Amino acid sequence: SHSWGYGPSNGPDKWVEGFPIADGPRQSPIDIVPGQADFDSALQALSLKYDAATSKSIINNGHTFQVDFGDDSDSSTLTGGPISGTYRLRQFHFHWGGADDRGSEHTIAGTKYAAELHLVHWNTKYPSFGDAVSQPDGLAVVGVFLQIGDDNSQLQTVVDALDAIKGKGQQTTFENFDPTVLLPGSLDYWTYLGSLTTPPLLESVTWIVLKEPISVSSGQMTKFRSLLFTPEGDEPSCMMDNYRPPQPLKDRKVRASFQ
Ligand SMILES: NS(=O)(=O)c1c(F)cccc1F
Ligand SMILES: [Zn+2]
Repeated sequence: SHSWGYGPSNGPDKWVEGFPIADGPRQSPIDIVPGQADFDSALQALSLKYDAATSKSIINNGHTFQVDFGDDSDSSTLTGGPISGTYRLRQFHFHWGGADDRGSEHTIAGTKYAAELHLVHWNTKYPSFGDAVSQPDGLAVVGVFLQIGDDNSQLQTVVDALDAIKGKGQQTTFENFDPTVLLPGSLDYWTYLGSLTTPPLLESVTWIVLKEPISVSSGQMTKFRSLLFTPEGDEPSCMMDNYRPPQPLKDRKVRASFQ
């Protein structure tokens, strides 16, 4: 059975065949319409406290590239915001387009950004990420939009590591990286209850989407697109357009932490 991907025969419109929850009540991403979001004064400020020593490796998993973190202690955590308790940073990864006019998963009143960063955290009320990922309050993902502009010098260390993980399954060490440097100046956010945006599409994510984008240059995006969906040695397929389009809001409200 061919596995899921982003092509015409295995892409987002086909995922429901193997993962019926694709048509579920709390799927992600969504189109966020600022005028329809409710300001909630009870929403707390986000508290993101990361320890660079927890970054371990960077891997091409055939769908994206991700930086994995050691999560056997509360060294890198998310607290505050819409969540209660403590969530631990597990990994971050990106979604991007084949051109600068598309690539983000969430959209803002129909506007697509060139890419979207996801910082994935799991609820420490559960024993592990693997347990949390199937719970309705199991994960909290912080989404950050990447807008085409100046080179992002903070992102360059990540971009420079991509040459070593060109093919699916390749990984290399990636230590002493604090993802705080990838955050914008403002931590204003929208939040709603959703899902993983890739199979198994589990409805376990509290989404926290930052209003302020960070910059990325066109040249840096070109390097993202030089990665391969395929293993070295296979017919090469460039890694791009690895985003799921917005899904129906259904019976959900989006809240804003700002007015
Ligand atoms: N895209 S996403 O952030 O929803 C996501 C996760 F949270 C966890 C695993 C894979 C994945 F893709
Ligand atoms: Zn993602």
